[in-house]
Amino acid sequence: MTDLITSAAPRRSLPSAPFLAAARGDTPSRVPVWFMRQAGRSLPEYRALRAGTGMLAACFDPEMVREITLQPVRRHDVDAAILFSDIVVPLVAAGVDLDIVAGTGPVVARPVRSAADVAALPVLDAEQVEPVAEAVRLLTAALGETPLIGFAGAPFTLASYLVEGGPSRNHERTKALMYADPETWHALLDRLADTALTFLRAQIAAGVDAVQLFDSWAGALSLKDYREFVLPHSAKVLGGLADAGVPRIHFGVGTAALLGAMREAGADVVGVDWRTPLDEAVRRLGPDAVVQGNLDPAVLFAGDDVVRREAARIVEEGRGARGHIFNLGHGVLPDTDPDVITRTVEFVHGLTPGR
Ligand SMILES: Cc1c2[nH]c(c1CCC(=O)O)Cc1[nH]c(c(CCC(=O)O)c1C)Cc1[nH]c(c(CCC(=O)O)c1C)Cc1[nH]c(c(C)c1CCC(=O)O)C2
Repeated sequence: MTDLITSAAPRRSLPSAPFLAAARGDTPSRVPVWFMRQAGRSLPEYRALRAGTGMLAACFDPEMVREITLQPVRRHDVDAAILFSDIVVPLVAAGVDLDIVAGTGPVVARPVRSAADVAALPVLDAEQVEPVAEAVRLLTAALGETPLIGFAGAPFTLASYLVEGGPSRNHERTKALMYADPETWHALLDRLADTALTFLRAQIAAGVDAVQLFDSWAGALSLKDYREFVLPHSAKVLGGLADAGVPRIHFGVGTAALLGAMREAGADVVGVDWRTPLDEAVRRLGPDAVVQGNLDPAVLFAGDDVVRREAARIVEEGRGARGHIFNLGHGVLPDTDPDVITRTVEFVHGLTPGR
């Protein structure tokens, strides 16, 4: 592995960035707002730039990553950039045969289903994601005062793609492996935790200002199973970054029952989907929690009056938290009108931040 200490870029000091203030639990100068999947198909400039380039090829092209990451920042005045990449990028970099199929998502050539498959699964070396680190360095030089969020997929969500071989509604093969062969399961998640940790450490060494661990599909699990089969591995990732000096956000969909456990895994900020009102999330997490969310992405199709009413409600419901970062409850849907996103940012910025 390369020595990440010697290749580390100096971290930018962004004392007045509202996103970082809220993440720390300080009062921000305005309600910080960014959107999961803010870069991507909702933007015509993204579609134009990506024409003729595969999704994964784009993720390993530092100049393209830089440009796509900056597009929503220029257009919407959001309070953070999120690195343009994908949760499967570290798997591809490590040598897993996998593609991202437009309209479907990640598709794995040879699904991982046995102890031998797990033993053969490569673990990421930081040098293999050097193009991503280069993109981070280009971005921190270009972003001015806007923080850059790095990210990785959490072990469970990565395992679901690897075991199922692609996107899945019920995660039945994944759960079958988990229940029937816990030893192989834990070996798989341990490897994926190492890969996620190496990927995030490489991004942090290159200069990202915060990280988000996406456990998008963890909501498919009961609290008991989450604690037994998933939490220790996500805790290895988040706990491994405890001294990194950047806020750690932990997000999943349908996680009402898991919010406390996801925080326990080592999150400074807990991402909440639209099904759980933020005041209810704070009751579950405690008043010292910092929360992120949670406008239903479909509300952006309902007209400005509805968007404003819902956004104002969410900011009110977030006031009981130690900090609140405004976001959607999941990613921007591809058919979203980008002008609605821009107007939503402006509206949220006009509201009064909480404590
Ligand atoms: C589960 C997951 C994936 N990827 C990701 C997750 C976790 C977040 C979540 O829950 O949504 C993470 C991700 N993927 C992408 C980002 C970009 C950064 C951002 O703006 O948020 C992030 C944070 C780009 C992308 N990742 C992908 C696209 C679309 C591909 C394209 O533009 O051609 C983008 C912009 C592909 C992808 N990759 C994945 C899916 C489900 C898809 C969509 C498939 C499709 O509908 O075509 C796996």
